[in-house]
Amino acid sequence: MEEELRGRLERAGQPHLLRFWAELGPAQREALLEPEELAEHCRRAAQACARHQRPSPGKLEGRIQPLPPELVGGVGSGDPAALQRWEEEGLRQISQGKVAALLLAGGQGTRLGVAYPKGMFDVGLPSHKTLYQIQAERIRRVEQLASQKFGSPCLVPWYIMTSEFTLGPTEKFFRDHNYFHLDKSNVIMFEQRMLPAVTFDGKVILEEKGKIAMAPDGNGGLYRALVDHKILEDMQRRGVQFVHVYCVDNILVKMADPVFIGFCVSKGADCGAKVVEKAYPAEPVGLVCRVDGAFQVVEYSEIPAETAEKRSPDGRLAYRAGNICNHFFSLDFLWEVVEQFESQLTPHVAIKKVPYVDEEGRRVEPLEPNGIKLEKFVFDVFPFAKNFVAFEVLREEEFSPLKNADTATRDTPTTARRSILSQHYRWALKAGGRFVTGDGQPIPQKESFSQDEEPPAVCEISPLVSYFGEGLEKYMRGQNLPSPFLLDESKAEL
Ligand SMILES: CC(=O)N[C@H]1[C@@H](OP(=O)(O)O)O[C@H](CO)[C@@H](O)[C@@H]1O
Repeated sequence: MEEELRGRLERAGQPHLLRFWAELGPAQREALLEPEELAEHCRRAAQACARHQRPSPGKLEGRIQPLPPELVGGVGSGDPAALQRWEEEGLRQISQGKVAALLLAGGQGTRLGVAYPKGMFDVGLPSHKTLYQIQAERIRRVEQLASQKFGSPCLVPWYIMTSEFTLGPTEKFFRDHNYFHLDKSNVIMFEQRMLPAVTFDGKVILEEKGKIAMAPDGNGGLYRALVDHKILEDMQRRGVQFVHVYCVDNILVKMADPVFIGFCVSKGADCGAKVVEKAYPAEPVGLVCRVDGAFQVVEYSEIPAETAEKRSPDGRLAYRAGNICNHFFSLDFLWEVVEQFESQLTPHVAIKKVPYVDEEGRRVEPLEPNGIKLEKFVFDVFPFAKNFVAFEVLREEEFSPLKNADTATRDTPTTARRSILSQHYRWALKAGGRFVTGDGQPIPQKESFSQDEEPPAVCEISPLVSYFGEGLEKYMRGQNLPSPFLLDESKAEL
């Protein structure tokens, strides 16, 4: 057995995997038993890495174009009637049970520096709600809005893609919180695959004596996971036709956003992306654009600096459609992707520091990158769409991602907390409320303030009370509100 395996591993260029064989238990041995598959993976990784490292100035030059402005719809269209129409259309689709939300939550939160899933993070709001809770409550509220408007009870199934790292803790967290009062049968968790990390010369990395270093296959691993777990069949059974796919870290995400859904459905789109105007050339957001005429996202790690810095005559960035990882897919398109296109997705290379065991079996934390991880990206299916649309939204209303720990200046717990509190402060003023100090003195109002500024008063509104600022007048108009002010469902007597 060992001899046969040794032969196969040698032919696959991976004999080092047997170095500690004598010390391994049966389960660990079992995990090393697919040499041919490993070899194929290593070959692809080394090839992808060579492509990645080949100096390629001009690889995109002459092929990349910004999105044509006439193809970008959005909240800034200056047409409130259109926004209302789209919202109504979206709510209609939701009320008929045709819309699902799908969360990409398999990431490890390395940059944030926590050992648990990002969705469990508490950014320090007065309520101490976590990202998962905020999202669950937005789903409940949007279901309520749709069913009130169209008089039919409805629900938005919530699919959550996790990974080996996040499935266990996410399941437990939801159980411990009673699924945030969602019906458990409508919260569907499934797991994406993992892939081995590989050295630059194409050898699988051993993280422990009997354990290969593995990493999730990127958020584009979604498409294989949909097949592995028969998720599209599940959607079909439930009558879902449209799916809002988003990533876990944006605290302002509008779950199953009726405006976006309505826009995409009205345009007959099979695939759509929400974008914000990029704030500065090197901002780490993907660029929604066209390459060789096809709609595509060029990820921030792959945008040449000269493209990112190009300006249009009006001084704005020429390439400014920033991807906020909020996508629309029709179910028909997802079927096409999994049946015809998934195998054509080219993996991207991430060069990482991967802990390993050295020849003596001692664990080493490398100081320099030593390994390749291959990832697929969720947006790499855009070029296959027949009718792609982009929808531009306002950053301060819809995009504030939690990527880094508070030692960074951007995209941190502090900036996430501040952006949601600023939004709720603006909603309160718009609904006619005013904030006062403990001794009743008015707190001077501010209509606009920069993203680095704390709002003049602390106001948090539960998503169960308001999804996007609606329906607040009855609690706020003409009211003196203390700071901090927390409007939750008990105060609102829902
Ligand atoms: C593969 C992928 O989806 N990358 C997305 C995603 O980046 P991450 O750094 O992987 O979180 O979210 C960004 C928005 O927060 C978006 O701009 C980018 O294109």
